[in-house]
Amino acid sequence: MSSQKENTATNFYKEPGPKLDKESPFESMMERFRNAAEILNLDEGMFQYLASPFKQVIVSIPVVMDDGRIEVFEGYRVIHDNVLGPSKGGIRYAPDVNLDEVKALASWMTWKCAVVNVPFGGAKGGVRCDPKQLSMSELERLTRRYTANLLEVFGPDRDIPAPDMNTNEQIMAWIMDTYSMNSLKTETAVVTGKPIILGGSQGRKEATGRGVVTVTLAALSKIGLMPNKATVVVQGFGNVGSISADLMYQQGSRIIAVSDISGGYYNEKGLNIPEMMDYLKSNNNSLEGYPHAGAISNEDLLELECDVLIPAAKEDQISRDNAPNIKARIISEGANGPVTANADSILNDKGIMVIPDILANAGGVTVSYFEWVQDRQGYFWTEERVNRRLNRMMRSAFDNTYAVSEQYNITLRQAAYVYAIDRVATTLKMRGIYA
Ligand SMILES: NC(=O)C1=CN([C@@H]2O[C@H](COP(=O)(O)OP(=O)(O)OC[C@H]3O[C@@H](n4cnc5c(N)ncnc54)[C@H](OP(=O)(O)O)[C@@H]3O)[C@@H](O)[C@H]2O)C=CC1
Ligand SMILES: O=C(O)CCC(=O)C(=O)O
Repeated sequence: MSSQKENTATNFYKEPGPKLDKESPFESMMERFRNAAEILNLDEGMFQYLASPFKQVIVSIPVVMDDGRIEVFEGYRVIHDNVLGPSKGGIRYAPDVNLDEVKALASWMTWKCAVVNVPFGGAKGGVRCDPKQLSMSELERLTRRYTANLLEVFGPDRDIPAPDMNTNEQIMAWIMDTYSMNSLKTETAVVTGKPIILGGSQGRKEATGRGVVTVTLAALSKIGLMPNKATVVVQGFGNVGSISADLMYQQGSRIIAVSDISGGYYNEKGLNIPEMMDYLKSNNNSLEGYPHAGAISNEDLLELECDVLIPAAKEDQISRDNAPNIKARIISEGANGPVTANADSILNDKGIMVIPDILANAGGVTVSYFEWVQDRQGYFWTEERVNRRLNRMMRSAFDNTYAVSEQYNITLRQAAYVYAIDRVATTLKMRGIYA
């Protein structure tokens, strides 16, 4: 790596520049990428190569609805890069998902895999739909058609999807089955996050939250605070948020607020997270009506005084508008892109330690890598082995990032990008694609 002092930045890093008034996730990603490229003194060709996604596919997905109508949905799969290995990344179903968002998420996957040293490139997919309005059979037809339209993109050695927002084990099972039907053999390794009975890994469901907690504990020890003395706020109570909250609760932390789309739930004395998880299951996956907490809006929840804030819902939750009001000491980004680039310096000036998404939520892809390895070997590990290896890899990724941040005197986010981009660029040069 070259040092910041040697940097002879030219203005191509600055082009076209973020539109700071209203940032899109892709602009936020690019702003951080430019900044790290400048620190690394990356040359222009390499910069352009790594800035542009390798492949962007848009598919049209006709689905016969239960009432006989045909509805056509739009789906995306963006492969940002496959330098370190086959591309990897989740699929999200949401009414507002779009190509710009999927491009940002795909790039983040590239940097994330490099930060935790797993041999994958980055990809992401999405289908523009409201899964809450679809029946199970409509969801299955949509998923199978989306997969069929991407048969030439997916593959255990090419591009391997996984769950993300509003997708789950069942959807991964349908993807695996559709791909296998078309390959005339069972291909478990084409997708991760599958049910365990179909070749899924022990611990994958909990892996992202577990990874969030591993790096949060490492950060707490850096500021000299015991987990059982820490107060925690979690935005989002889905896969990542609920597991993060539960594991911090098990560490003895006081979880003072959590939220889902129905709103925020607050109790200064501490919420009973296991009870809330049971409530969620019994209440159609919603916290709505949970009786043992006061109400708080999702906006106010982010601004609560606490030691650890875990945004685990969606992008762009902390921007320059509310960043000045954030009072957490540590932000551990369970979600992808919850903080916009124009909030970074505000949070840094306030002395808040931000553990960036590409590090904090990398536990999911790490155990996805374990799942892919197990599927290819046909030999399955115990949960204890999965969790032990996950903790080791997350801890080592945190320590590497922390060391780079000290070496360059930069934030953890800048350090994670510098580490990741340097790794991908060095691999690219060695492969010679760049020659
Ligand atoms: N699953 C994984 O392995 C990984 C996920 N991530 C990222 O983590 C984030 C969450 O993903 P995941 O947990 O899988 O998704 P889920 O769909 O399981 O959960 C999302 C949660 O966020 C809530 N939510 C949605 N919008 C809002 C809002 N405006 N305010 C408050 N809460 C909201 C949802 O509420 P409701 O259920 O009521 O709609 C739900 O509780 C995403 O950014 C994803 O990309 C990152 C790495 C891996
Ligand atoms: O598990 C994976 O392969 C990817 C998970 C994911 O989409 C993410 O980390 O954002």
